[in-house]
Amino acid sequence: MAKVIDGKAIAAKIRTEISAGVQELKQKGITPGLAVVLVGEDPASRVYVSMKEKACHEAGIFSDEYKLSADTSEADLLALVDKLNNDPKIHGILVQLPLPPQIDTEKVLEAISPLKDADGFHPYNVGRLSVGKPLFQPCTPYGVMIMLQEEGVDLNGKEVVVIGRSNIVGKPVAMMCLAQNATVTVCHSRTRDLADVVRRADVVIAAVGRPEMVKGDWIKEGAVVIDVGVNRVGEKKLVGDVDYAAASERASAITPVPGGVGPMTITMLLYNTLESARRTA
Ligand SMILES: Nc1nc2c(c(=O)[nH]1)N[C@@H](CN(C=O)c1ccc(C(=O)N[C@@H](CCC(=O)O)C(=O)O)cc1)CN2
Repeated sequence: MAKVIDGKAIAAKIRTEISAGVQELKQKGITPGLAVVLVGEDPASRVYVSMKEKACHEAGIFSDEYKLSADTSEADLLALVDKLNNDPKIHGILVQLPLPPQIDTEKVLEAISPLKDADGFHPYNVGRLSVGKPLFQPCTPYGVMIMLQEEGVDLNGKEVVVIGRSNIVGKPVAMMCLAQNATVTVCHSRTRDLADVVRRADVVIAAVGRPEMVKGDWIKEGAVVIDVGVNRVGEKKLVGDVDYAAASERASAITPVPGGVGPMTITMLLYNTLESARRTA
């Protein structure tokens, strides 16, 4: 039976360290500040944004919240980003995704100053990550790497299979694993014999957004399974991208959903904001 990797516990430990770092910086007269921008009424996004605000509050980080209506124009959002880029109280800017269809997401992400890009989505920060000199690293993949580190998983020479090639998780986590000398395979909807590819993996990172798509018998005996999926099934139930019960029978360690990677995402956002404020000091 696999060990359960407790994301809540790892996140709590790191948040304690972040709070201490925030207090230290405050004594030097600098309060880390994060601007959180939400456009529209997407229920999941509203939940995530309030979780971010609460986490900032608990860590002692100043959070500046902007809740804009669903019909906000791209020009108005860009003007707000420009204002935040020039606000010295703000060290991190986050625009919650997804954005409504009238807004070009890439344009908005590129408008955020790369020096305040707490999400690490700006092409400058993507480029820094890909050349092995990261500045801001995207929060979910960064959280995955911290979890592996906390669990003592050494990626050197290991076979890592990433399922999903999104800009937010799949591609950056592949870069991060490569930087730790793993042999990385990135799979997607056109991958042939997906099950056989996954069976090779010492570490499986599932970030495909399809409920329980990864079956238990795809998992090599003793593999580590990181499930990034947060899929809502029915009214309330959350499940990951992996069939948790079946995969637990074969894996040596596995992240649950909820309570696995999810809590690390917001933790690394706080961390990125603190680091950005430290850089200004
Ligand atoms: N600008 C961004 N937008 C989005 C990001 C992001 O990193 N930056 N990621 C996701 C959503 N997300 C953060 O915004 C996020 C997802 C999940 C969790 C989380 O803690 N999940 C919990 C369950 C919470 C629940 O009950 O719904 C868990 O898995 O245990 C936090 C943040 C898309 N947009």
